[in-house]
Amino acid sequence: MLITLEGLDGSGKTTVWEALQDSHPDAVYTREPTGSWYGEAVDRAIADDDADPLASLFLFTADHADHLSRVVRPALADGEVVVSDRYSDSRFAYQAVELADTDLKRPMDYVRGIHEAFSRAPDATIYLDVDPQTAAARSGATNKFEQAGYLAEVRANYEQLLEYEPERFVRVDATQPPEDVLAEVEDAMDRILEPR
Ligand SMILES: Nc1ncnc2c1ncn2[C@@H]1O[C@H](COP(=O)(O)OP(=O)(O)OP(=O)(O)O)[C@@H](O)[C@H]1O
Ligand SMILES: Cc1cn([C@H]2C[C@H](O)[C@@H](COP(=O)(O)O)O2)c(=O)[nH]c1=O
Repeated sequence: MLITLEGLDGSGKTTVWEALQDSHPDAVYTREPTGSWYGEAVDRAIADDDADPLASLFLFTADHADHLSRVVRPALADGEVVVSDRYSDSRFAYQAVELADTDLKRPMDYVRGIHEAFSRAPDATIYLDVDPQTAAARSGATNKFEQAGYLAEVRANYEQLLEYEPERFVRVDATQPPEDVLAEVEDAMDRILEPR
């Protein structure tokens, strides 16, 4: 079972992901970008305001391919529950905004199409929903993604993803106090992990 946490920068994914490690210690906890050298390349792309959008997409996607083969697929093959702080939806939502100024006609469809060929879709995704202003303030607005204007476009893309696959997503209001957000996420985890 693959469960992902998604949302804008500062929505509280990492806070929740860390708390879940206490309440669900048996799961495998992982994240994207990863700590591998592919992830380090991604960090450089994030820090570069002039990074080419298509080159960035492929760096993020290379990191995902390595994450899949090295961590996610082996854990799933062992019957583990995997909880990932960000996963493919982050690319669909964020890189589609970066690619909007290129010649690509439908950037999000393009990014989803690349993943279809090789990726493993999440079984469930907990979406921490927060407005772009709160997200930018919480994240510190330290890079090109953590800006309210950019995050407004990212949020619109997440909304589209929720519309495409309402059965996969669980929306949680992440403007609530951390303990209330966590309680809702715990409830969602219990429902997701309930024997079918
Ligand atoms: N529900 C909440 N209410 C208020 N502040 C919160 C809440 N959840 C997290 N925070 C705070 O917001 C900041 C960002 O939280 P966190 O790192 O968990 O977000 P994130 O979604 O993982 O961000 P990023 O994607 O940028 O890594 C932290 O200072 C954290 O303590
Ligand atoms: C996986 C992934 C991430 N991003 C963006 C989102 C954040 O601004 C940064 C780093 O993520 P973190 O959770 O703050 O550590 O990268 C992205 O644009 N595309 C992706 O696929």
